Amino acid sequence: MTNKKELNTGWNFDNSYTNLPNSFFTSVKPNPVSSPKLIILNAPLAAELGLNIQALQSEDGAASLAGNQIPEGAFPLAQAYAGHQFGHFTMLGDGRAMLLGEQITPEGKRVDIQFKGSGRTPYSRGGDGRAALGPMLREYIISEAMHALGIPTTRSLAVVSTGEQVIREAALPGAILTRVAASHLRFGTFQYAAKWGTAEEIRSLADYALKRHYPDVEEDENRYLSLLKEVIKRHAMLIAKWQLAGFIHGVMNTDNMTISGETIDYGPCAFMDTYDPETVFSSIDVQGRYAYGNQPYIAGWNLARFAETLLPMLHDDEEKAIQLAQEAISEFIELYRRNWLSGMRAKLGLFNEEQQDESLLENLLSMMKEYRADYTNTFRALTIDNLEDHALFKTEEFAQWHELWQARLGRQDEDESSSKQLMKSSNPAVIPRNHRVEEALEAAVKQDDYSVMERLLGVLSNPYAHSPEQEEFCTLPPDSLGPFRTFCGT
Ligand SMILES: Nc1ncnc2c1ncn2[C@@H]1O[C@H](COP(=O)(O)OP(=O)(O)OP(=O)(O)O)[C@@H](O)[C@H]1O
Ligand SMILES: [Mg+2]
Repeated sequence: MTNKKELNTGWNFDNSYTNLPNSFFTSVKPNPVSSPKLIILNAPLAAELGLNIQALQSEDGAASLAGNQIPEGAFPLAQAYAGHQFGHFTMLGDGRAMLLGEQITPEGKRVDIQFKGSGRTPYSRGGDGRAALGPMLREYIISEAMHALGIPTTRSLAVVSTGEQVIREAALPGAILTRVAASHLRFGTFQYAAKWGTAEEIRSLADYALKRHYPDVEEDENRYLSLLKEVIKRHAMLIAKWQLAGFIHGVMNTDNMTISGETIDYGPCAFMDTYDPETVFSSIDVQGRYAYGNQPYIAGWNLARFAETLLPMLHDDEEKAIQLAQEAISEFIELYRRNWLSGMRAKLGLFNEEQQDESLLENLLSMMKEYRADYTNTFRALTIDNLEDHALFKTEEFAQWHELWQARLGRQDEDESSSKQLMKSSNPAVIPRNHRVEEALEAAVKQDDYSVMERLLGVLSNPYAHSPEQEEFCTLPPDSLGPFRTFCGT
């Protein structure tokens, strides 16, 4: 059903993904819901996309964001993909997500518009195709906070509640998230093609990815090797940004890694409070595979799985192909480490490089671990010169470190105020702390009170402001809450 006459929402679709071989997707229809209600609309993002905010806020707008009305030009489809989940390979695919189409923005950018929670698809396996309101709001809050922090990510355009319940451990209100992404190509999309597709199919997928995300290397002599190297580079940047911000993804399965280098799938993710590389946020991750400190190595492992899918295209000679892939993969950790170091220098106000910087950083981190210091607040305290709050700052060890740091700052040409400026723009005052996110979700889902979430979104939208109203969002979770708690299911 189309309703363009009544509702001029501004969708401007051009669906290139449908040009791929049929095996990559199945055409589907969102399953209409009983009473869609717009819960939140991301007005600045809507404007960027060229959408009509008022139209989306209308009753018909909510219906269209629930999939009850399909906008003209849309071509809803579920994407096929596979993936290594906790190390085990399996066939997956959009089981509760649907790609509505690719929006061409007024600036000529192409982005995917996808529903999450819009009903069953041929890839749903045993699942109900639905999502609960709490987790969709969680994805909205954290993905938008990531964007404001400057970390590449899928975005959240809107959440509508469906008026229907989804059954998890309990009955929960249902919702649909509209997600915006550079694309939804995953490492798992390539794994699917490599496992079950023809040589031609995997090649067409790789060519598509090159055209869409890496046009600068499309003409390279060995363009598939260039594709691999570019994806490696993007992830060396992405994972460094995660580590620098203290973000823990929680489920770094290969189906949750994008070819574009954007963060995707805000399931059991959270930001670390106390600095401890062993921090894990997913209750099902009993072995700590996806712990904070493991993330760079897991990214490397996932990249190797991606590289394997390209092997036949890297070189006619299999051994030579493996050698090329291994060389590329072996550079990942080094690239990552360089990005991380340069980010860490910025967090300490350092513009240039010195050999001993690495030990200066490592010493600080090991003291933070020993004294159970909060990751974000420690760097914030150094930034705003407020070294009173934590036991760490009262130790002799820290005093010695501080002296070394001050001396190091003195050995650069830039003055103190430039260093402070660099620190302010590198150390966020606020991050979406899990207890604050949970508090906002609880008020929203249980009391229908969205004011807590609105305030949280407000401070998170400008994390480097270091403004007085952000102060209260820097507090740590009460001990009684334990390290991680979520009430809202998936
Ligand atoms: N309620 C559900 N019904 C059907 N399929 C589901 C459901 N929940 C998850 N899946 C599917 O299970 C697989 C793994 O789930 P995972 O939690 O990684 O994905 P997700 O959170 O639904 O989505 P995404 O990665 O798109 O953000 C995916 O193929 C997903 O589509
Ligand atoms: Mg997923």
